[in-house]
Amino acid sequence: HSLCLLCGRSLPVGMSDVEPPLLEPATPEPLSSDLSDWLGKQGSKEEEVPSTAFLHQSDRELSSELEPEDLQSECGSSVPSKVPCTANGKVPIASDFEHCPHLQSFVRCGPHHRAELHVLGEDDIAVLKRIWRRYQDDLTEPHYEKKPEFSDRDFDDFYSIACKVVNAMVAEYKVPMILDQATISNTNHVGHPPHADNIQFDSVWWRGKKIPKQDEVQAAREGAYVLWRNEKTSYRSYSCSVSLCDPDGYEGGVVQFFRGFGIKEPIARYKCKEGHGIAFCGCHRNIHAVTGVTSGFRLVLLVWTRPPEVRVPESQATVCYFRPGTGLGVWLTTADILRHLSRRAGREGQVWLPVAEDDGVCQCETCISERQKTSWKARLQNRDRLMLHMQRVEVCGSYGAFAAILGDGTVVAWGSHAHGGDSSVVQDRLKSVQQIQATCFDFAAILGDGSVVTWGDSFDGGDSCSSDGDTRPLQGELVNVLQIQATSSAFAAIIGDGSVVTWGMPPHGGDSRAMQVQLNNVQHIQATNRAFAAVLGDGSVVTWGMAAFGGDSDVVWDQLRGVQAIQHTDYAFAAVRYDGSVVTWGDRFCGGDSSAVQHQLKNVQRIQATRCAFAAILGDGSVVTWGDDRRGGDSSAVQDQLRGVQQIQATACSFAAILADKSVVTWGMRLDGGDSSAVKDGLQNVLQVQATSSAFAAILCNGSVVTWGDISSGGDSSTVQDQLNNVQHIQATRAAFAAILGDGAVVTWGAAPHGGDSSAVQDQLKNVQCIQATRCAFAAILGDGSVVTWGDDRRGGDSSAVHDYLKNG
Ligand SMILES: O=C(O)CCC(=O)C(=O)O
Ligand SMILES: [Fe+2]
Repeated sequence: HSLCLLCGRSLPVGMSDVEPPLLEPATPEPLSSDLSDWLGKQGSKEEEVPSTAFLHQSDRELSSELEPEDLQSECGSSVPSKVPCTANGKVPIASDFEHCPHLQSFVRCGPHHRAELHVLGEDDIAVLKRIWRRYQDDLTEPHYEKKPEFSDRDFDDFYSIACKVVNAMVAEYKVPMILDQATISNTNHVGHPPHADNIQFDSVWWRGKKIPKQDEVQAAREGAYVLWRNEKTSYRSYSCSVSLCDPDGYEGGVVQFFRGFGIKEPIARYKCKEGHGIAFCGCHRNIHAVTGVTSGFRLVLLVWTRPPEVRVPESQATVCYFRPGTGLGVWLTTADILRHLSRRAGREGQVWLPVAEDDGVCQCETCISERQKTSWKARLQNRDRLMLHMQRVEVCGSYGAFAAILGDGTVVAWGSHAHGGDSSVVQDRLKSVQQIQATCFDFAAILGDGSVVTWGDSFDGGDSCSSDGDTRPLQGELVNVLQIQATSSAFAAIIGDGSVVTWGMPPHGGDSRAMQVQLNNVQHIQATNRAFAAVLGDGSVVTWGMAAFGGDSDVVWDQLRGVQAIQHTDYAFAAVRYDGSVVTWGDRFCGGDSSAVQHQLKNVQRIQATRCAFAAILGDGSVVTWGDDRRGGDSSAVQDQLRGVQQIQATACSFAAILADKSVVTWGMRLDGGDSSAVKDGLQNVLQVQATSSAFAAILCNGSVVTWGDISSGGDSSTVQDQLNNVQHIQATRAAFAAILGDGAVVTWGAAPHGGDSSAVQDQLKNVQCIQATRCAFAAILGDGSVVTWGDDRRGGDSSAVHDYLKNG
């Protein structure tokens, strides 16, 4: 007669005290050969589970059994009044430990086996890589807000390929499921520690006593009971990791599966061929890990499914999390899917929007931070409305002109003709435009068919070279273009086959002919003012353009291996490698020489830059800086305050770091924002920081704004301080700020010739959805799709010439 390992009570006769059959069906679930049959029966699925293994209990019964201390919610402080429901009124199915007061989690998977599926072909993989290159981001907070919006075509492509994987999973498991989320994700040197996808490890128990943390692993191995609890993603059912790369092209990156918690030796290892994936259920029967990638490049498509009728918790629908094991990624969130599908179905009005879930009283950390996010959720709703009203208006700015992609895919440009403000010569070719990129003087637009149209100072529409020696891409070279990057006066385009085409001022990056043989399998390109750096699929880097601006990387050639991301100042590059180290080159006084801090540059997570200095955030939340000492390269005065750094913003010559406690630490050129001592007391509860070239503006959690730095560049907002309430977003030109308030009005301050004075258009600035900026002018997009501009009239502030086009998106 034995005792329960969990609660210590006597067990009914016949119940084993070792290896409790947690959530294990006594007999395998029936598999129907006819899938449609199965799908039709999904409503009665629960009845098919043997009642000896699962105990159905009502909400009331279950909660009456639970003692308050056992019901520690995630908040830690509040006790939920009932067992949380994650699936349209379904309650968790308790395990057979009905005698036990501890809350058991439940799983919603059927068959638990792993299955290797051959799901994607070469074409699918090429499409996913294109999308990854186009939208990849580092998932810094706030994730969803910063996440780039998919074009309809890219959404369709991504969604249909993810659904292909789901279909293969349905065929394998014969369980109804739909796509919940997907991500195209790059794995870094850290990898993912052991975890399960829809359930979270809680604690280990032996005869009613919780095992201390340090003994958990040992105790679990010796048969103590492992308690799992609900994870935020508990509504999900199955996962699949599909390889998008040749497994011989990288070391590490092995998906391992373990028999149980704490067991070191995997029972299975997978390194799938390109297009093949490993599928598994999300419960504790599939504890898995991914080993770090030590060299080469690993890209996977991760797909998560949920049963069709499950309600997605609102807090999850926009989640696209940054995890230590992942590099750059692209997320297809539940919100993306719902939005695009309902738009397609012509149900714009019914588009799903996130709402605050908490009851407004809980004081736990999670709920408080959720409440602080409500302001960005409101912004999100605005953004959605914007999207729906006019599908899309994207504005891109050169030195002195704007170009806007309108909802119908055409483009209008305005501002200085010397900076691309007149697109009339190419107007009839500007259709189904996907992306615009600008140098100081010219624009280049990628069309839906992958071709490119350019206009501006250096392009008169003709095909010959202009007198100052510009190179033009040869007719026919610019096809299937994925992405364009620009220096101040040259463009570089990544072509679908992984090669690069450049044009513009030859010494500034416009001529890459010498590098052409090496420019294969290019993943992404970064630019300083006058040089380009391309990261290749094998993690190496190719550079061209002016040597003094980083165009020559020969001295670090042998170190440029395993590169996952590149950052730049105006004159130098810094490459972050998969092993967390950093390699720099370019102007040695502006960040190109990091030798003095090389030994500290370990486990680097992210890099931010002023025009002449770099700041790296390390894994432990500390910061290492180098480059021009007076312009941000020297942070020694504040080094001991730089702990728990979450984000860094930069003016031209100074940095501002937001810490975990939402305070701000600044350094660099004192008058340009490096000295925030005058506003120190007010700089608490900071949500976000924006910067002009020499001043900062911080939005606080309560919607007010604190500014510091050069007073002629926006550092002094005292004249408008009383209007700066409920601020949702701030945009900046070189020397002025514009804030959008919750009611859609706009408040501006800073240098008038740079947009600091909007009085001439103030009465039109109503229901503003977003604001874009060039160096000297702002463009506000209103809820009705019209655009209002102000600032330097010759450089984009005056849009009267194209007013008719801009009237309604
Ligand atoms: O990278 C992979 O293959 C799997 C990653 C993973 O387990 C996860 O994101 O949950
Ligand atoms: Fe996982």
